[in-house]
Amino acid sequence: MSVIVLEKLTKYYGKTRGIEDLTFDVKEGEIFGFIGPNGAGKSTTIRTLLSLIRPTSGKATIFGMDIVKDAPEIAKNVGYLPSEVFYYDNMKVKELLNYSASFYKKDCSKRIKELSEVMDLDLDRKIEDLSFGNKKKVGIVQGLLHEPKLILLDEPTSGLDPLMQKKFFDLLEEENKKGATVLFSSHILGEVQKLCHRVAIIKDGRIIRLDNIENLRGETYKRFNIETEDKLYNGLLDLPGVDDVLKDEKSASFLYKGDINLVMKELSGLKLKNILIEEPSLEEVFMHYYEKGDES
Ligand SMILES: Nc1ncnc2c1ncn2[C@@H]1O[C@H](COP(=O)(O)OP(=O)(O)OP(=O)(O)O)[C@@H](O)[C@H]1O
Repeated sequence: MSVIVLEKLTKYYGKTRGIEDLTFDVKEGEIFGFIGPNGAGKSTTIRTLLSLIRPTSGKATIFGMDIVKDAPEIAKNVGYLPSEVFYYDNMKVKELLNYSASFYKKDCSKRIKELSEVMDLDLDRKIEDLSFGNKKKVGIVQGLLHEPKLILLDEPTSGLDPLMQKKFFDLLEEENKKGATVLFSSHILGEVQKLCHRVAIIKDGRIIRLDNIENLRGETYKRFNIETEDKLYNGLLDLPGVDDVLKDEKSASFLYKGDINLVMKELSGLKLKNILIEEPSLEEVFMHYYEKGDES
């Protein structure tokens, strides 16, 4: 079953493109990554889904309900962490969290306590005394305190130190195991790689690739690193499927997609000192799509 379904969802800010014709779905129980560079449209997508801004055209549903018409009903079961959090400074952390909890018709006090302990957040501090990272933690607790069925996170780890990032990821995985679906935007590929089941790559407001992590990394490209006894000749690696070549006098590194025998035949003419064939990082896959901008 799909928790989120987008059908040609489009948002223009006046004449400025936010997102264009986004069509994809996020399935129940999935951790779905949404990656793209600054300005690609990640925040616009999430904010449109939450009905904080109105779509220009197209439609989307969450839990089978229309994101515009049924926004208040949808919000009951959605947790949201915006990329930047703003608060009333003169409140204490616990006052703010209790205030947030008052919007839901359930007792969230136990969960607030648990989450604050995991995230190492002092409930008695005043918001104005908190660092950026600690304010982010308040946002995390605020987004999760009502045990939402769907968690939407916009660049959630910016401002968190590595230890807190790890705790936060553990927390998300725990929520996911309990049944929550997660959509998570990021431009940090390593974290998407660690956590997500499927990933959509967004560029200039459009989805340019959507696949599971294994396919994105494994099936397509391999990175070859070779070292040779002799100098590399001109025209070596002039093969279809070879990309991103970095050549030195006696070494080369390149991405390859296609029949592995063809590239091995090309390399068999060389006196090799060393060869390493590895799966590319998601970063390399991403840069490839980002530069090419299509599915070639
Ligand atoms: N309130 C706004 N008014 C006008 N244009 C906007 C507004 N918000 C976003 N945009 C534009 O929409 C496009 C998508 O921006 P968006 O913030 O969704 O990207 P993003 O992928 O979240 O980027 P970032 O990682 O920088 O947050 C950009 O061209 C941006 O300038």
